[in-house]
Amino acid sequence: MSRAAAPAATGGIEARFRLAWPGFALEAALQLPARGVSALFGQSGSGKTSLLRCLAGLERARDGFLALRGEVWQDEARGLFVPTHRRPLGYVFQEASLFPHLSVRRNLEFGMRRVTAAERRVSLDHAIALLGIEPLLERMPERLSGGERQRVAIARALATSPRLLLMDEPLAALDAPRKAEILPYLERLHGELDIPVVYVSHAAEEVARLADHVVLLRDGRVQASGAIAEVLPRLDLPFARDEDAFVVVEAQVAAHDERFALTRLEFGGLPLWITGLDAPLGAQVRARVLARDVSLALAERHDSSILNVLPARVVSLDGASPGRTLVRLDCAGRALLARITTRSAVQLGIVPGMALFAQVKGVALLR
Ligand SMILES: Nc1ncnc2c1ncn2[C@@H]1O[C@H](COP(=O)(O)OP(=O)(O)OP(=O)(O)O)[C@@H](O)[C@H]1O
Repeated sequence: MSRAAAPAATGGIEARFRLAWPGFALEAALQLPARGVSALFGQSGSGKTSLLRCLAGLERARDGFLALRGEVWQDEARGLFVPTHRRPLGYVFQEASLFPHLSVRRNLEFGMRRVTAAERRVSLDHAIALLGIEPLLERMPERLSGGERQRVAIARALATSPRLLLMDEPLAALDAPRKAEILPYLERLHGELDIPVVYVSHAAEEVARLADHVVLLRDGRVQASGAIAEVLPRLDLPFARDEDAFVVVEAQVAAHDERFALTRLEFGGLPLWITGLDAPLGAQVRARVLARDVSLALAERHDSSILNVLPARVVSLDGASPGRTLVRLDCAGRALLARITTRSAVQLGIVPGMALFAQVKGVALLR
């Protein structure tokens, strides 16, 4: 494989693709981090799968460029295009495509054969353990549930020791309980593997749990690309206008209050109480705060049942829908959203720059 150094390569993924089909054009220039999960998010037809296929080399953008951690896989300006089968990548589709005539173990071993010992980055045992599929090894694919099949497909992709893992809505074909069964495994990949994952989804909940970086696509163009904590609270993007708009808060477990079954998280030096967690002190967690669960007060009040009252500053406001105002807040350097009635916004005289208190009614743990 040709792996010349990229002229403008970053430590992560650098990609530029343009495709033009009748009725649809993809025009995307992206820089994604070298670690963690980058979610491609957008409505049906926005170009998520097309972009993923460009990353895989399944679509060849005429003047495309792609470099991963300094290795150039495509640079059409120099006539360079590494074909898909020579790219060290794993691709997981919506429907697991296992070989029906091979047992789970043989399916996994088939994946292993594609890499030499020197290129091995994930052992078969490690892939099996990460996806929890040890008990399934001797089964034939037809005797697996949808969720189990997908876990095997992910393990098989990992067993090829990819340098990049591409996942196209891997949970979309599963019902809610199967989804819930797989998500913890996907989260584990995140923590335990040093392989960047590009994950296509149109489910905000999945993105919130898994993604570190979000690319929002619209009509084939990148509308926003950035860390999840930066993209979700942007008032100019559709996330914030969603009925269930929320932000994610990365926090640390600071204390447990056993008497009241509560845990105190800390972010930016501020406390955030949450229902008691079974997590060690110092553990990093990700929590979700819904915009509709945040109300605003001009004075710090502790005469209500709300436990979390945080000092905040108003960054910006937006008329979300008739009668409602979205307020973006800065809380110790982190963004929170509050959705209040426009009447309250007017009565309280809320304007950018104002110091006030955010009363957070509910905090849910994501991971
Ligand atoms: N090979 C192709 N030739 C022509 N048009 C195509 C081709 N592949 C995709 N398209 C069109 O490109 C657009 C984007 O499709 P794509 O599958 O990338 O969107 P998506 O965001 O992944 O959608 P979904 O969430 O529904 O899977 C669509 O209008 C689709 O019809």
